[in-house]
Amino acid sequence: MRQAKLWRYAIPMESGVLLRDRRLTQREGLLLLLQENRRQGWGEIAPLPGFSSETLAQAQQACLAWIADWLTGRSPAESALPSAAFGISCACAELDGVLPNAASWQSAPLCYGDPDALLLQLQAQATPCAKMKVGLYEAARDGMQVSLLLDALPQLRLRLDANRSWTPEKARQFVRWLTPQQRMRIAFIEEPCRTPEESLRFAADCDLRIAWDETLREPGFTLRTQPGVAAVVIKPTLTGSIARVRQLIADARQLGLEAVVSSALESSLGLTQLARLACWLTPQSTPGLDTLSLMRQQLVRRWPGCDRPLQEQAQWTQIY
Ligand SMILES: O=C(O)CCC(=O)C1=CC=C[C@@H](O)[C@@H]1C(=O)O
Ligand SMILES: [Mg+2]
Repeated sequence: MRQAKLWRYAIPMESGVLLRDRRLTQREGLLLLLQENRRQGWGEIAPLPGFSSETLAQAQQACLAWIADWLTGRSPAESALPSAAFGISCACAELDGVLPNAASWQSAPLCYGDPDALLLQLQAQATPCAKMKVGLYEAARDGMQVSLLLDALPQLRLRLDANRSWTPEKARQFVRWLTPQQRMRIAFIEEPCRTPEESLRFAADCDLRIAWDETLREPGFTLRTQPGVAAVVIKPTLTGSIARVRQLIADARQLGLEAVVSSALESSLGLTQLARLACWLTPQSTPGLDTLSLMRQQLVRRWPGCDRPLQEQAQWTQIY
């Protein structure tokens, strides 16, 4: 017999988490539990404000419609809403035992802010690959910081993420601080400029590799080889079902692009599932999942080594 439950959760964020200029005080989403013949599967549906095109209310409606259909014994079609499709597919994959338990727990540490603290942290962890946000401050300050960091840590390779914030001139100002050897240790810069065309020109002019994230979700965009593009950063909550993510990864591979599984600020439940997905589908690539420290609590499952408390079930609101 099939059974389903759906709850709404809200997790308080650490103060000062900014998402595209808006302050995120809590992360909200849905938890789906499917049960059949003593097996069960969990899924998290959490559209990310400012990034997802659907709202949480729309995702909730889509989940309720899917549940009603599933309970009648059918295999309902995938939701057209990426967050709903992804969370539902995780619950189904756990129920059917197709999402392996082995996980990529080593993700690329995400660095913002204080360069001294960052240096100590990366030294202590002997990290081979870290991700640093750029474009939030002066391009020259970013350039200087990246250069200092690469000099201080000779084994380090950096992924940078500008989130489309640089003008071509600012991007070039940044690069002036880096020697040709240092440029080679930048694995890629995610979305350096305001448009994909500017980013491609920047990559060609400065001999740097770039990666697509936002561009992947632009209407009409199709994956193809483009000079200077080395990787695609895939956020499953913004992309769709596991099947869709799997296809995107296969397409990227075929074109010789690295596929990096990345967080859309899911709770510890979603993040542990992403770590399993990454180990299964992109075993050669370090995933970008270092976002749990932005949250004050974990949900349903713990991330190994994270001592934040699990949120009590009494704090969830049951919807179904
Ligand atoms: O990709 C990673 O390493 C972590 C995820 C990450 O950087 C982001 C997740 C969600 C929203 C953004 O603030 C941010 C990004 O800009 O990609
Ligand atoms: Mg980004």
